[in-house]
Amino acid sequence: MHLIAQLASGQGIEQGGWRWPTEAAGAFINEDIYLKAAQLAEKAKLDGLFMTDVPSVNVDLRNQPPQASLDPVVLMALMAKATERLGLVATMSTSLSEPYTIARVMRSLDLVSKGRVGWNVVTTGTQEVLLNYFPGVLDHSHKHARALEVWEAVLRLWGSWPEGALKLDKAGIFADAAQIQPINFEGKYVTTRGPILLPPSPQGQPVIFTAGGGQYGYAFAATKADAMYSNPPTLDYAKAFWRELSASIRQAGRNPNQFTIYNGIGVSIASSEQEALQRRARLDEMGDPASRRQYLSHMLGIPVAELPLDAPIPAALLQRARPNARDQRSPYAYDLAMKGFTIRQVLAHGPINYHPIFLGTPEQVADKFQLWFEAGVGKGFCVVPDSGLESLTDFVEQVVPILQKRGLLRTEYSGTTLRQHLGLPYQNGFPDKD
Ligand SMILES: Cc1cc2nc3c(=O)[nH]c(=O)nc-3n(C[C@H](O)[C@H](O)[C@H](O)COP(=O)(O)O)c2cc1C
Repeated sequence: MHLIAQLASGQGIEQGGWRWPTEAAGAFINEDIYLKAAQLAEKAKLDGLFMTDVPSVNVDLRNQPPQASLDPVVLMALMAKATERLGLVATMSTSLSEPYTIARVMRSLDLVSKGRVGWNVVTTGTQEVLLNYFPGVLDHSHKHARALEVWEAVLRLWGSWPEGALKLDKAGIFADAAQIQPINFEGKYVTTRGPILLPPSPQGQPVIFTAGGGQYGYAFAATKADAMYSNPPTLDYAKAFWRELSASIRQAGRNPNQFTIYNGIGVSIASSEQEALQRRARLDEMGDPASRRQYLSHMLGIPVAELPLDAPIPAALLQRARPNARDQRSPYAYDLAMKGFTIRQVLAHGPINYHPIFLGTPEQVADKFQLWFEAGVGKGFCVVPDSGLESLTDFVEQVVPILQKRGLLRTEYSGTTLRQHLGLPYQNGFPDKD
């Protein structure tokens, strides 16, 4: 099993996480929180720490911090010095940056971390983000056509300084300059002359991650990426998705065994299932409970927003409920309601969370990871704690040892680079040039 961890904007996945009494309220701008998270992830021998990036104010700042905060690359440069083996995966959008910027920044990070970096390639679906950078936005197919150009140009730039070209011979030969040549990349959307100004890292170049929905994102994952952060709403979806994606990877002439999919999972750990539910109910109250109740109504097709929170949904009303066919998480919400849970308890189970929620004792949470893993959802998971560093600590100290004892997780790193953690060979440059 492969695991990476994510801390969202320093405070975990729940909107109310920043209010949790024992978590740092200002975590989103506190680099020490991220550094501790990285050190914890390394202590647990995880593949890496993963950072998404959505640079805009897209939440209600009156009661929650921005979804993204400090720039991932800045944080990862710090993490590179605070850790030795941990992979560092930073998001840079192909819609927001030019290829030379991405190639240089990622190569710098890869060099200062001694080959532990992943570039998470995203195209950015959110209009507010795109408008922070440009006056207008590229239409959909153009955005993805640009993404392919940016990806190719970045890889060609990386390859423009081959392994071995750096000589550092104090007799007076710094590099074999004949090997370091311009690439003269001219696309429809981006151009870059090159060469890159930095040599490859011990792993050659960063591992290519992607996190995208839709047909274009899927095609990119199947044909270009080494790893993917995926957001399955249910176990059945995750199984079907990996079945299809691995077939598409094979069809593209690539090996699905060398591809790591990380299914995003939220975790809430306590000393009993009941306590985990109570913890989650409290976090719900600290977030935006009214909108959650509203959304539950939408999932069940009946108005529950104004009903008492601590009572089951009345049977007469429940008879009219139907899981919303447009949201695959709805059958879970429906099942919970039909079992007679109160509205508060239904919500606490997490049916309307962005990620499936594994909750309960450390054993129960470990069982859930094992169940999903053995069900065939691909190799890995991206773990997102509910409230922040404290809940990540619980995961690392209480759940990871169980998974290690069951032989599901590594107990030591065998390699030093992220490529080695993922079983990938050294690579520097665009594949057809290797
Ligand atoms: C699991 C997941 C994570 C994503 N993370 C990011 C991110 O960190 N930053 C970003 O700009 N876009 C992110 N996206 C958005 C995608 O890059 C993409 O824009 C989105 O899936 C919409 O697809 P479209 O671009 O074809 O409209 C993410 C998407 C998914 C499904």
